[in-house]
Amino acid sequence: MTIEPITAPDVHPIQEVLNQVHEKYRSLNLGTPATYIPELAKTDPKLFGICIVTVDGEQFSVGDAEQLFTIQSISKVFVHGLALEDHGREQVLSKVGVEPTGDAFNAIVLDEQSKRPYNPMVNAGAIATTSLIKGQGASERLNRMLAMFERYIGHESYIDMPTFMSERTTGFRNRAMAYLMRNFGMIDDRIDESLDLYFQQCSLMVNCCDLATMAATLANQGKNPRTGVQAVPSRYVRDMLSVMYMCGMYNYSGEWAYRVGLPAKSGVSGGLMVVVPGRLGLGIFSPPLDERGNSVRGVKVCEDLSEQFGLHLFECEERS
Ligand SMILES: NC(=O)CC[C@H](N)C(=O)O
Repeated sequence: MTIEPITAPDVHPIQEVLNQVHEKYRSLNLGTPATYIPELAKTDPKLFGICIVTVDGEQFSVGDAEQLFTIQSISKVFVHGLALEDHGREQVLSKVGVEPTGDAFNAIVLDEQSKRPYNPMVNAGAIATTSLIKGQGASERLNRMLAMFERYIGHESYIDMPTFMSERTTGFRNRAMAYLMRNFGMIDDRIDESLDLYFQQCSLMVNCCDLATMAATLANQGKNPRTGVQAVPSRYVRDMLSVMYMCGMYNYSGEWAYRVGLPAKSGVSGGLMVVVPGRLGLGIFSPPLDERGNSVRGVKVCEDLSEQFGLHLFECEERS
């Protein structure tokens, strides 16, 4: 009888990298989960998942990759896409600017001259793009929004009622911004309906593999690489990615662009989504946030991966 030597099964190089970074940052215990939305304060700070989906549709994950959480601000990217699809580039630009702000995501501030919110990635701008979603009444608009998310995710998702109600009853700042924008004609009269839609989009449940698939769809010119469905017309992907690149990480966006050099969007529940155009999408979930509202482990993992693999968009190969 011959005994076969026991050899480790081949681990895909991407899987190996994910395992390594997960192990490296798992014990990093900095930051705290958001508490201003009562429902978010209940999350477990130890949860940590990472997922990569390539433009060929391959998926790799590590840690709590199945854990569901509310998408929060990451939804803003996709609703911006829907507003572009519904109204076109110039019409959207007339209501929401594309200038980065050095202010916090929930700052009550509009552009002094144009009275537009600064960009679609801060709360005021996101409420304005949400108000642009077409449809007859609240349920048609909500259904159009959910159908849009389903194209990116590749399956149905649902809205977490406790989080939605939590935001709906405590989101006075967002309500104040909406009324201010109504005053300047930046949003229409459906103020409460649009605010509900905004709170609902933020409460959509995803896991980090859903985020990676959504990011991979943007990396793949708007076509979901796992289902083959065109989630958004490809001509709008560049608009979505440029705004993400300049404004996606709140008031850390400049330093993020400088250090990591990739379009990304974070959310207060601890999600982070990164697009490597033409190559892959990355989704991370880790609830503890830094003082600007970005996931501490999420930022570390991305800085590490970008450096290790030269992912920065402006990285130049050394000429030999
Ligand atoms: N940064 C975020 O994720 C903010 C979204 C959150 N729902 C809010 O409106 O405050």
